[in-house]
Amino acid sequence: MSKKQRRTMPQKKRIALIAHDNRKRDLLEWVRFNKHVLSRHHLFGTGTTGSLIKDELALPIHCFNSGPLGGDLQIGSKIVDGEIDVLIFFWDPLEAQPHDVDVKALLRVAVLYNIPTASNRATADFLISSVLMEQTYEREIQLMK
Ligand SMILES: O=C(CO)COP(=O)(O)O
Repeated sequence: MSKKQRRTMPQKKRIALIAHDNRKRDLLEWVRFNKHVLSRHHLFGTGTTGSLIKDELALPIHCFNSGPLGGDLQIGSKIVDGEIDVLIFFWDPLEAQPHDVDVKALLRVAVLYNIPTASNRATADFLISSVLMEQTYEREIQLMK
């Protein structure tokens, strides 16, 4: 592969897709709408969200445990290891979760490691249509002073 080809080839991103129960329909609709683009990337999800994406939309996706059973933490750990590039997490602003601390931990490491993160459709639309999807960006810890 020539240098030029390498530069112009869109880079596959590793995208984590997660939604709380009241937001799963919203996420599934968004994934359906963007299926063509998403199919060009590596997808990861928490158990139930990932299974819905696999079963209803026939997209290949690696499923971790369900969120309440540690799935958020598994994805957080992938972020720490530098193995997730984008986080789409439609969390529920109206209902407390039994695993709120795990949710907070995931969102914390996403900020810490400068991971582009969307928690609603408007932001997810920006991310998926962004030049960021074609680039690599700094994944070092962002120190906020
Ligand atoms: O609870 C979740 C994220 O905090 C999502 O988990 P599920 O995809 O297994 O429902």
